[in-house]
Amino acid sequence: MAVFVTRRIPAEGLRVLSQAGGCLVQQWDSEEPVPRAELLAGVAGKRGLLCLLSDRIDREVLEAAGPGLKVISTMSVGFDHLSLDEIKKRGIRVGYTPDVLTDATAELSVALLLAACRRLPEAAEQVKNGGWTTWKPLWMCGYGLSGSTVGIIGLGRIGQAVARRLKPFGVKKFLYTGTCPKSECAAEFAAEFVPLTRLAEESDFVVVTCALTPATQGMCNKDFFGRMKKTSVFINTSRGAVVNQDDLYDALAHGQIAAAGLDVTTPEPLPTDHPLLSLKNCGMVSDIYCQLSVRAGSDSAAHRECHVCHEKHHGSAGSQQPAGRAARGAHAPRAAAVTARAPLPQSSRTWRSLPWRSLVDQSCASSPLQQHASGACGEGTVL
Ligand SMILES: O=C(O)[C@H](O)CO
Repeated sequence: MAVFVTRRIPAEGLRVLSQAGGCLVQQWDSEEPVPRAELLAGVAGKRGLLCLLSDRIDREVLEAAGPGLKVISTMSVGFDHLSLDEIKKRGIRVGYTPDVLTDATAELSVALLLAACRRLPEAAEQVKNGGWTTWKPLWMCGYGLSGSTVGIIGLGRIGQAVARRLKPFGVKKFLYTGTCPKSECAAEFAAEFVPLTRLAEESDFVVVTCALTPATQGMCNKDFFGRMKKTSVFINTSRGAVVNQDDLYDALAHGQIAAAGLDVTTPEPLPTDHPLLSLKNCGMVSDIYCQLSVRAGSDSAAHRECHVCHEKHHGSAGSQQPAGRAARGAHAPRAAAVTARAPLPQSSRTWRSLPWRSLVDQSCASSPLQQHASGACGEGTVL
């Protein structure tokens, strides 16, 4: 039984696959996304596909795979890159990895929000360029959370985790919007379900944590930003396509809103000369799979969470890592637990064949990746 893996995944993940029997795994063993032609060739005749959010799995891919494809497992929380209609039509089971990034995304959302409202990147720049000359009462004033109204677009797992973290800052009111009210979750924050327009008008902080769907695509547009207060801060950690970027640029450049913080854009990454990157009031960081939290010598949830990117954070014993990663030396105790393998140069792309038991079971009731990925996830999740 044959499986195609579309990217270099953590060594521990491959070990899970290799310890299982009965299947052959073919892998695009690179840090870079698999080129479309290689994806189409790689998936041909396969029973299973393990992909990432950068792989568009549409009719063309499914046709290239042929009728033998029975399961798709995506190592991602979002699944907007999967053409679910086409997949369902063919009776293919899908697994994904919800919850592995909930805490990390919530922390990053709060970090972006605080950085934007307290203008941290600008202030840091002023320290470096000599702009900070003396203490000035009206200089670098920001926008506080205390007594504020926070509007959350999409009060799902991540939206709730954001609200939970923001509440102790003295937020006065939470608003939320989405497909339907979620009274039970909302009760924890006394959050009020409101239409999008009201959320835009009344919120001092808007945090977008919804899924990308046809209904949410381009939802934060000229009309939306036009309704926001001039002192409001906009945070998006969901998907870039939820926002009309030209409209966001105009709103930021013309002072329609105060600031924005993003870890998602269209495309990702933005070209370095993109107008949004020229704005002082727009903070941007890279997307989050590379930013999972780790903690040395602990078996905490945060630690389990980083199993997804074990090799990245802990490093293979003896591997030559870039300084940035090596500098996270606090993870050394765990390094010994990771199977050493010769580091491959970035540019190296080789095919691997490994046995994989997990897909033998044709019911494929859970995603092998997900079972591996997070104890916190519990049961594999199948769409
Ligand atoms: O969908 C996901 O897994 C996340 O957006 C990755 O950052």
